[in-house]
Amino acid sequence: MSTEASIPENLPQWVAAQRWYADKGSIPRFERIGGWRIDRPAVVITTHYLLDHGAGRATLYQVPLTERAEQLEGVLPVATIGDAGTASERFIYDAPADPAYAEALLEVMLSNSELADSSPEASAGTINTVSGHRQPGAAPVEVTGSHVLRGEQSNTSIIVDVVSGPPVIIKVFRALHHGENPDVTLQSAIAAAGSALVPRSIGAIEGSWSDSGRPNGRATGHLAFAQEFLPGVEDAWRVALQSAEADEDFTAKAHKLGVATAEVHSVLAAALPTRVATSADIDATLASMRLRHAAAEAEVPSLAEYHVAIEHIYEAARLASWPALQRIHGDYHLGQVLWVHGRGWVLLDFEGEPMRPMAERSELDLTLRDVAGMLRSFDYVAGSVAQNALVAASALAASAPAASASASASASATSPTDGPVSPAAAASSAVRWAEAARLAFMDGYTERSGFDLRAHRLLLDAFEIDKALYEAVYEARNRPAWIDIPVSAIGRLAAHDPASGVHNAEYI
Ligand SMILES: Nc1ncnc2c1ncn2[C@@H]1O[C@H](COP(=O)(O)OP(=O)(O)O)[C@@H](O)[C@H]1O
Ligand SMILES: O=P(O)(O)O[C@H]1O[C@H](CO)[C@@H](O[C@H]2O[C@H](CO)[C@@H](O)[C@H](O)[C@H]2O)[C@H](O)[C@H]1O
Repeated sequence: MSTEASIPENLPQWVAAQRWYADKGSIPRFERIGGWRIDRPAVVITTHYLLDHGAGRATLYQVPLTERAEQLEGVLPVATIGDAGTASERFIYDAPADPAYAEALLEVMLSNSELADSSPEASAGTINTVSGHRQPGAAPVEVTGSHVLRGEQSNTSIIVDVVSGPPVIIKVFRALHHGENPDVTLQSAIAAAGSALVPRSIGAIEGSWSDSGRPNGRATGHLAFAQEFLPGVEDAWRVALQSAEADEDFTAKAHKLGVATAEVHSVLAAALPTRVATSADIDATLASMRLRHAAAEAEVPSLAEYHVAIEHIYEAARLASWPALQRIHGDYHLGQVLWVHGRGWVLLDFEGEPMRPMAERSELDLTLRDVAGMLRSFDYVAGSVAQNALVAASALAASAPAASASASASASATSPTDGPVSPAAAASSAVRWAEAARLAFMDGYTERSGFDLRAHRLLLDAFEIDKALYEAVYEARNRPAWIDIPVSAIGRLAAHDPASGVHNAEYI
């Protein structure tokens, strides 16, 4: 990396091994289309915009690196350049692992700075501008250290410790897109409305780069977003899973989650555009559901069994009464919500479904999509508890083969409180747990929004099916062992076929 434009030779291999690299199994073929640079006394921070031509469709990645003459303690370099042991030797790091990067990003945001690219692409006429945006009311911070958040993330988050006040989390978006990133705009709008239902926003950075596919040849999009980090809290998926496994009552929390969800929808409707759903909107929504249905059937052939029932439900949805369209979360599930003691539920990650094109994720939509997402998530808890019980029972049977003959029918898992529980018993208690949680969530939502979910059950069914079809594809691609969870749900939902008359019955 002797000039700003060059990248370390082994960078494609390094990127291929990162969790955020979308085309698993392939090595990227990068074209550097620009970037920007910040110089600090002991470190040079260079952000590269790298277009990957290695996979089917070109994807633009943001790859920030730091270059140092001295090694960073406890951090493995991505590469070393120059002659080892001489004055020319330099260590190249993944910038999020280098505290100098986090500090520089916060400086750019909090001072509303404007930077310009000084790399060779810029002299060829492409000026990549970078601009920081401070959230009104955000105070200056003094950084004391930082580390990368570990976990299965599609972006890279850095936790930054500061001298006073709560830590900060900076999310560095890896795949870049033209246009607003809803994660930034929606959370900033909710925080600006004074709501504590999302973490306090601190600021964001936007960048521009060349894009021959756009009318003016330029694209502009979000590069990073900073907000208050809530330390020591668990996401709702873990809280709910523990509660279901212990067969504890979750209805009060689920009810509060319904209220919080309706509250966030109401803040979004007040702060951002809404519109009455026209017949063109309804047709477009159903057309996109049908496309998703066809794509899911192509990837998961066993879904064909439910084809006709799903079509009937979509047709009934078309004739139903539709509420107004507005901005929504878009990929709402228990993993996107934190339980914070003394504060209650806090919602995160408004970036929308990762498998949906970014431009679509900013379109106005039905709040029922989020409601359906969370209802599906309670069902996932039940499915996951049932699977865990089966796994535990087979492990037990494998470790005690002599007992296995009598144990297999009621193959036992061990309950933390009451001793052995059969997988069938664990599964049915988890189903009851999920049903109660779903009802409580719906009640909380209905009470706060005034929108009676049970009266719109048919429309909600269409959105639940749509989400479950998305999940079937997601699981087929990422976690085949989980695929039965959405597929069984599709079977149950398909049984609500209006042609079967079941809709007269009360169901959840
Ligand atoms: N402000 C925050 N406070 C505490 N934890 C957070 C915060 N933001 C994110 N997290 C944690 O990081 C995880 C991933 O964040 P998320 O926004 O979902 O990133 P991604 O889009 O990369 O999946 C969350 O599930 C949560 O556990
Ligand atoms: O969190 P992401 O934005 O990356 O969302 C994707 O991954 C989720 C899994 O982590 C996936 O969610 C599905 O599994 C969850 C349990 O792990 C469950 O709670 C959700 O209801 C279910 O949809 C999500 O669909 C996908 O977009």
